[in-house]
Amino acid sequence: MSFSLNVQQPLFQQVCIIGLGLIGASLAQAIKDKGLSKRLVAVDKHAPSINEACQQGLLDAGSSVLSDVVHGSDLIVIAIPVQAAQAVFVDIKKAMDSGQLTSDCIITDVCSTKVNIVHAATAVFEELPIGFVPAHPIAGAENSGYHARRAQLFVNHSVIICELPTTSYQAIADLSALWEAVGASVMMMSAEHHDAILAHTSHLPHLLAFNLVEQLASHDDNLDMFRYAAGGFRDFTRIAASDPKMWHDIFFANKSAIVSALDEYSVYLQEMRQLIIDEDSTALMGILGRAQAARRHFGHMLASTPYTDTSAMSASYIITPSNTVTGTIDIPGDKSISHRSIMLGSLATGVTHVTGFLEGEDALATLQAFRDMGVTIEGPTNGELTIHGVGMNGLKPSKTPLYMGNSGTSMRLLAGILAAQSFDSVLTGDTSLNKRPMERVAAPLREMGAVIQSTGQSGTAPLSITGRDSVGTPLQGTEYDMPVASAQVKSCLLLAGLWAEGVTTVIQPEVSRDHTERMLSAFGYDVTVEGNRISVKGGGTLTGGAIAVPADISSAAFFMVAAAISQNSELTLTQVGINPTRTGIIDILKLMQADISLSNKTHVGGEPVADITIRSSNLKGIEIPEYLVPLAIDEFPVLFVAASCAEGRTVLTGAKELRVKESDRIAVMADGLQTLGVECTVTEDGLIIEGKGTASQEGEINNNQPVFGGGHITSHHDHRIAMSFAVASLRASQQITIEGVETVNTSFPGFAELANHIGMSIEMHDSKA
Ligand SMILES: O=C(O)C1=C[C@@H](OP(=O)(O)O)[C@@H](O)[C@H](O)C1
Ligand SMILES: C=C(OP(=O)(O)O)C(=O)O
Repeated sequence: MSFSLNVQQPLFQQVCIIGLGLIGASLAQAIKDKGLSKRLVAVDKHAPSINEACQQGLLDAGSSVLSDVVHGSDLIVIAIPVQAAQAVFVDIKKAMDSGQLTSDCIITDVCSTKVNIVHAATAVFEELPIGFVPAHPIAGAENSGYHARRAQLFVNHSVIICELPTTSYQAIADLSALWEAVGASVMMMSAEHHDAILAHTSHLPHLLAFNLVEQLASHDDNLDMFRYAAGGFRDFTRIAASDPKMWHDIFFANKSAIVSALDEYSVYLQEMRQLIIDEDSTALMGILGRAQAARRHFGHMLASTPYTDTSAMSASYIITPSNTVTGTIDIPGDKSISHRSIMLGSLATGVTHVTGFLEGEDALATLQAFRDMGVTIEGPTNGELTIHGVGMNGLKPSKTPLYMGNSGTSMRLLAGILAAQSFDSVLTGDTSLNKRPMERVAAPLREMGAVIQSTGQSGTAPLSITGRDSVGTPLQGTEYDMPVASAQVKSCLLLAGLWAEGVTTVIQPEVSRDHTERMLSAFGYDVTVEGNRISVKGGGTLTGGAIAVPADISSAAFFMVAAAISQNSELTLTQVGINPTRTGIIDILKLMQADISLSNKTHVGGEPVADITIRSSNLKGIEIPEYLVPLAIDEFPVLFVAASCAEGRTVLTGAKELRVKESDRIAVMADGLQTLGVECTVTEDGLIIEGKGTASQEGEINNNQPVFGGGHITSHHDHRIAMSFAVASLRASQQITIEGVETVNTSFPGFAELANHIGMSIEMHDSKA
């Protein structure tokens, strides 16, 4: 929410602020600056503050006695220490009884504890007034007093409003409007919940800060201690400069919640103490790593970045057309393999070192989930990770639902693993993931005896999984004939099969990516592959080791198409994974007569890799063979861009799966292509694209004519849509703007920088700025 000094319509006739300390005076200043009340009065025992506020024109009247100024107020804000509140309620009651105040006058406060405010009011009023609404702005500073006031103190801060059974709807609405007008966002919760939360998030940290400073100050050599105390001490204890009287009152006022927060803290502290004594490096790294990740993860969630709230999308690409790309580039690590390295590394015995890990949001969601289940994972640092495996039965229940962000692979593969664990779990995701079909894994898992519910609206997440301890029996092996060629469904069932009694066999209708099978073998687990029948026998173990993740061919695809459709271009993409279950993009581009060659073929971590060189090409429209669909499933958005630049029609069939990816990739791509002037027809299971490429003289590349116009495209929270239309700019006549490009980080952090490095012209804009 933005804050300006613009004067608004007054919301109140007269606001009376009791206490001109930091919060009271800041609120008074904000109300005055924004014209939110016709009159503003205040009560404070400190006469100089009242006099100065009146002289400066902040107040219309002020006094040390409530009855002098309160008459006619429709809002009273109590902004004094919590212990003094009861005496104020007595004065307010007198003013009501004498007719100075009406019975619906709003009475609120800004105190840091809420249950005792309710108790204080209850002790004074026989029946709580309908205008009584306890509230707490979560804003403050270590400076106190009238002179420290800042009208902007509440901007982008939260205010908790505690609704009581006696409070009128109008009082809540009017008070919320006031707080929102001064820049805050309002949340509702009960007084009890407020106190328990604040005990942990505010009162405990303040207590610890005071305590640490006291501890250092009481040392004989305290001068030296303070002289050499570096940034850590200063950062940690900044809040110990706060008002001691106020905190003294708060610690007593919220006594029971603070004592229980302190008890819990002592247990954690003792645990860390013991780990240091025992020199238990793995466990200590586990705690430190989890804490560091949690700190970042919470920041992420609270900032509502795409990892959580996709409605907060704000970044866009503004792309100026360019026509040539050249260079030799490294592409980030493979997403599918990165996910699996975390999963199998965590379940293995021993340590697994991963290199080339993709530090994109999807793979990081998997990593966070395993940290949440107690696995110690060091890194990632420059794509390197060290995973301290906990063994097949070492995962612990997560304290919170496991958050999978935008990642279908994380959710579906984890569903298989969690269905076999002893404990209950919940899997949830962002708005896009929570719309994607999950019964495709839940139903076959149920055939194995799993107790799993897709609790969303239509077979969708959140998934609630009951642990085997409650069910009482282990999973049973099964034979499952998959209706769709999905590597995620196959992998989910094979992973569940690791704990099942007997053999689990999955039969796939077409070949799909086989990274799970390969990596299980690399970890020493027997996997039987007979054509399209893949089986595992439950009860085995995994052994940790080294995993090198090759570059992701799905990310390389954007640059392969970029070079093919543009003029005078040549790109070499180094050491890209060319697992034959993933090379549909190469096969399809070759069928379209693209100039592609592979060199330096070798193996990385059990996966074949090669340098891929691709040059400007006169592409031809084709009918895409259906058997190639699962082998290029993620590459169709950018292949549609290639098809638009080809000579003649391209027809895709048998690709219904594209409708249930991060977006409906058939509909969304067709919309975008039409916006940019390409003719295409949507079919139930594919797309027909009328390519705009033109025939050329023998051997001549004719890629300098624009195919696309300019325009605005939205990503629909889908990374591959955003990157595909960025590639289209190489044949566009005008600027293309793509909204919602934060999502690119799910699979390809650094995409725009790399694209610019080879000659494209992408400017990143943050519309929040
Ligand atoms: O197993 C995997 O890592 C993936 C499988 C594919 O999904 P489906 O199995 O649903 O086709 C693919 O689209 C996804 O990006 C990654
Ligand atoms: C479909 C994709 O991923 P996921 O299913 O893991 O969200 C993708 O990356 O294109």
